[in-house]
Amino acid sequence: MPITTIASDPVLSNLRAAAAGGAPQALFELAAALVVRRHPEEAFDLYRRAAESGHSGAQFEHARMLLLGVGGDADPARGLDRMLSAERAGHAAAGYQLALIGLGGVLLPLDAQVNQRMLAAVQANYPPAVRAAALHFGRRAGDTNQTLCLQLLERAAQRGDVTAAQLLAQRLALGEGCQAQPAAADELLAQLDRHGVPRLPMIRVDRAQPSASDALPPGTFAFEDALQPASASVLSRQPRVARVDGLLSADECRLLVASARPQLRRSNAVDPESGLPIEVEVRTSSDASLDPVLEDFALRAVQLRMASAAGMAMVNGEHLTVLRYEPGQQYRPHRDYVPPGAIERDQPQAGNRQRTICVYLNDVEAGGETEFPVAGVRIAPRPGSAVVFDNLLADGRPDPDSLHAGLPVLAGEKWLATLWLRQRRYRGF
Ligand SMILES: O=C(O)CCC(=O)C(=O)O
Ligand SMILES: [Fe+2]
Repeated sequence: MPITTIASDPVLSNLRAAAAGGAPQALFELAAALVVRRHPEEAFDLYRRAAESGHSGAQFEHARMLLLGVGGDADPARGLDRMLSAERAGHAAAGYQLALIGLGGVLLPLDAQVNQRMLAAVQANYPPAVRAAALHFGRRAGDTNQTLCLQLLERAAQRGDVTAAQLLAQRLALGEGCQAQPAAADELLAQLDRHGVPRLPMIRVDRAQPSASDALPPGTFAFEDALQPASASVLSRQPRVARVDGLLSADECRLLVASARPQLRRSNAVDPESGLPIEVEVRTSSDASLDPVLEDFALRAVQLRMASAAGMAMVNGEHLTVLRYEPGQQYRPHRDYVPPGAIERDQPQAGNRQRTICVYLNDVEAGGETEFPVAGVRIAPRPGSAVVFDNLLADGRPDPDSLHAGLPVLAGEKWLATLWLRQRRYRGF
């Protein structure tokens, strides 16, 4: 078979010829073809040119590249301006992206516009917005909100959203927000099996904390409810360890497992000598760090809730990591603060890892507790519940007493989501 390179690719040659005249639509199509072929640097400039000629699709794509630093240097302020232009030009997904930016509260305030933009994106049937809305109503009390959740999951699933289909199947199987419908659940699971999507572990959360938005009329968006204070029990004052029960809903736990599973890798660390990844015995689990490029509104809303429960801003958070331990796997005693050299390499202005919040995502059959030997605290995993602890002393120095471990899982599997929160802002937005 002849080898097609970027130089000889006939589709690209035709698109290049068409774009030579500088027409915005032709520039846009060439850029899109280059992104698919993993040449974002060349695409970046083409999108920029088309965007400057008023092409809303190019404005949207160039804005995303500027926000995330793909194909060129990150420039969040310019990315925001460009996304606002795309929204004014009527691009369907721009409002959704602006709502997602608003959750960080840095480039845009977390205000009523977040909810207005999400409402518009749901009305336009944009699947990631529909899924986020389903999770939002699924947390809230009342039959109307619960029915809305199921309807929205179904709507997203019908539009090809595999994650929504996984969530819907488990709700139907367990009869959450509806009568149990085992036959419908099995049919959906069989369809997912045919597409190679594995089943989620069964996740039940008995008591999610009541939401400040429960009092609102059903179906009203109030994403800022993630900022409401979560009630916590302090387990140790020095080192500081607290437990937060019912932080995430069952849908939110399922979302994290479903989003992370395709990206799981054996947990690695970086060899300080060679800079290459090495397998380490300190952590024998598998993990997935959620790349901001793949992050969506629902995942950010969950992280907003986690950061807020830890008393910190979401933008201080590193990328959320989801861990899976199988029987025998563990995270040996360690501390989460990082040595000075590692801070230098990764956002030194953000400082060290001040605090950690871990949420347990499923029921572990046996084992898998989180242990703090100095504090004399041992926490059994319960889905939706979290442990929050400080890694630094009040003056910012590392606290060796923050030593902790994920004890070996004895039976079943353990899924956990960890957000390491730095002293200062880590993320651009
Ligand atoms: O698995 C656990 O219980 C602890 C996880 C942990 O220490 C971490 O993610 O930093
Ligand atoms: Fe840890």
